[in-house]
Amino acid sequence: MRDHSPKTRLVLEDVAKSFTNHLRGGIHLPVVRNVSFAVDAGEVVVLGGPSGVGKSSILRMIYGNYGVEAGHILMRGAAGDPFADLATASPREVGALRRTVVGYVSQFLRAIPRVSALDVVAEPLFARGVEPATARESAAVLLERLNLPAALYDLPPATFSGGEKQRVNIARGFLTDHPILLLDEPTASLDNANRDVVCELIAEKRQRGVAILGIFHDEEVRGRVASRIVDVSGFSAREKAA
Ligand SMILES: Nc1ncnc2c1ncn2[C@@H]1O[C@H](COP(=O)(O)OP(=O)(O)OP(=O)(O)O)[C@@H](O)[C@H]1O
Repeated sequence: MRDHSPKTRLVLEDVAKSFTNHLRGGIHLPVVRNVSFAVDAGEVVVLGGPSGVGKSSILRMIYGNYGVEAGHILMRGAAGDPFADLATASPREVGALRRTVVGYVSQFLRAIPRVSALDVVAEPLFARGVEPATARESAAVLLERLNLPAALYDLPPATFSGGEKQRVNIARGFLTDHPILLLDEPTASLDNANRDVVCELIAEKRQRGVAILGIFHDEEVRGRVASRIVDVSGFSAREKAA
């Protein structure tokens, strides 16, 4: 392992990913290789590059949704902690890292039937043993900041609009205090007012020393939140068109 600053929370070392399509005669689709960068506490690193270059795949590997083909994904919650390598972690270790070290706001909310919006948001706090009334109160404060009408709190989000679902998803991801936070286009279906709220929430996390890695297609949002941009084109494993 290379040397890292005490502030470093997330390190990718020579990470590679390709997909094999077993339904189409085992076609091999290389996506990225030699992906190497680090994210420090208090930084917002934005993944850049054209559509299909592998930005979401990188986030999914870091969260353990996609297997890591080669290299290391090192993460730790605080300066003195040893790094855990997600690339070789067991499912149980991945579960523990997700509870305490790395949070993820995906593009789409996976709504659970019959569970109210308030409980969907509060659930990560329930899982940490926070008293239900206190967890729901914190969830309501965040939903109110995100302008979700109070009339919707007790309804399951399945029938909500795209922007309403996204705000429930953001509230769920931002409610906990994970030291590393992954954001996959959190502002994609939001209006200007709510985009501003998300930018503020990101700035607050950053101030508290969270290491943030995100994808933002919206140039304005990217300009407001990014402390650094990592261009994923530099790690593309595909042949360039002549
Ligand atoms: N589960 C999968 N199975 C097969 N191929 C996949 C899978 N996930 C991603 N890919 C392929 O990997 C490539 C990179 O996809 P990815 O979603 O990471 O790109 P991206 O840079 O995030 O794109 P966008 O900006 O359009 O969201 C694409 O060619 C995609 O088709």
